[in-house]
Amino acid sequence: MITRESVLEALRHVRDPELNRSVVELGMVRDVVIDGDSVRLSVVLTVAGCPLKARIEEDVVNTIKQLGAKEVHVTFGAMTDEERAALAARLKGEQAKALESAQGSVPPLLAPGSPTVFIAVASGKGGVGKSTVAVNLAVALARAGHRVGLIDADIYGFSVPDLLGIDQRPTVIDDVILPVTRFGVKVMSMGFFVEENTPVIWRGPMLGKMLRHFFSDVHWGDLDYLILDLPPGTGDVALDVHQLLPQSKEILVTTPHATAAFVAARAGAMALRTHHEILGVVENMAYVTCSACGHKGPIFGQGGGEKLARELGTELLAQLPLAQPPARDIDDPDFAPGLYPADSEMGRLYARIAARIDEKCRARA
Ligand SMILES: Nc1ncnc2c1ncn2[C@@H]1O[C@H](COP(=O)(O)OP(=O)(O)OP(=O)(O)O)[C@@H](O)[C@H]1O
Repeated sequence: MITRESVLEALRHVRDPELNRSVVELGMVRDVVIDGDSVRLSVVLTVAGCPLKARIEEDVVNTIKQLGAKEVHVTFGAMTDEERAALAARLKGEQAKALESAQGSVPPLLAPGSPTVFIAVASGKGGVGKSTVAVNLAVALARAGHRVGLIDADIYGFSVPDLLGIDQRPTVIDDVILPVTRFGVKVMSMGFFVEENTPVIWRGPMLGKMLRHFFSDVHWGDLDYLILDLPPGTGDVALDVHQLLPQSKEILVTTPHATAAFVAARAGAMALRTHHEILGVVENMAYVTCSACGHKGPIFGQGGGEKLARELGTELLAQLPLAQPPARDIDDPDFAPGLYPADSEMGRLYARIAARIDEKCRARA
C-alpha cells in the first residue's frame, strides 16, 4: 500500500540535479496526498522557472510510479525569499565547514585534506587551443566517471560556454551560485555574468576578486578534479591563479612551432617558480591526417611539444591533430562546437590524456 511515508522515503533518492541533494532533504517536497493508487504532491523549486524542472518532474513521477501508483500529479511552486535565504545559508555553512582548517586566503576547496585535484591549463600565447584542451579534458575525465568542475579563468577571453554550447545561465540562490552542468562537468565562467559579447573592462584586482568568488560562492559540491582554463601568457590573472592555488598542477598547451614552444616555456617557468607540478605538455595542431591515404603530415612546424617537455622536465602527454569537431545540427541540444565525440579519434586521444593524468595524480596521492 502506498503511504505518505513510503512516498517520502522513495523520493529521498531523487536528487536536485544542480545541488546533488535529495529533494526531500532540501525540503522541496510538500503536501503529499494519497488517494488509493493516485498520488498528489507539490514540489517547490529553488527558483521559479528552474531550467531543470522537467527533469525533476520526470524523476519524481517515475519514482512514485515504481511504488505502484497509477496516477501522479505534481504541481510546482517556488521557495519563498526566506526559505531560499535559509537554504543559501545552509549551503554556505557546508562550504565553510570544508574550509574550517583552511588558512588565510586559501580557497575552500583547497582546505587541507580536500581530495580535489586542481589542474590549470596554460599556454604561452592565445589561439593555440588551450580552451579546447581544457574543455575536452574536463569532459574526458567526466566520461571516465570522475566528478569534474571547470572554471573559465580566461576572464577577458572567456570561450568555455561557447565551446560547450551552453546558453543557460547559472541558478543563483541568494548569494550562492550553482554552476551549470554540461556533459557531466560543472562549469563556471565570467561569460555567464556579462551581457552578450560586451568586452570585460575590469582591472586586475577586480578580476582576482571575481576568481575568489568562483571558489567561495560557487556551490561545487564534491569534486575529484577542478580544471582551470587560464588566460594565455603570464599576466596578472595567470599570476593570481598561481598564488591563489598553491597546490594546483599544470598542463601546458603549445603548437609544434618552435616559437610557440619558446613562448610557452615562459608560462612553464612561472609554474615552476610557483612550485606548481607540471603534469605534462599537450602539443595541439601537431599534424593533419590525409583523408585519402592516412599519412600524417606536420603543418605548423615540428618538435615544439617535445622540446618544451624536455626543458620543463616533464612528459609530452599527447600530440593532437588538426581536426574540427564534426558539424552537427545547431538545434541539437547535445551540440557543442568545441567538443569531440567520445567515439572520434580526437575523443579517444583525450580519453588517453585523461587516463594518464588520473594515473599520475593517483600515484601522487
Ligand atoms: N586540434 C585542433 N584542430 C582544429 N582546430 C582547433 C584545434 N584546437 C583548437 N582549434 C580551434 O582553434 C581556435 C582557438 O582555440 P581555443 O579558443 O581553444 O584557443 P585558446 O588557446 O584558448 O585561445 P585564447 O587563449 O585566445 O582563448 C578555435 O576555433 C578552436 O576550435
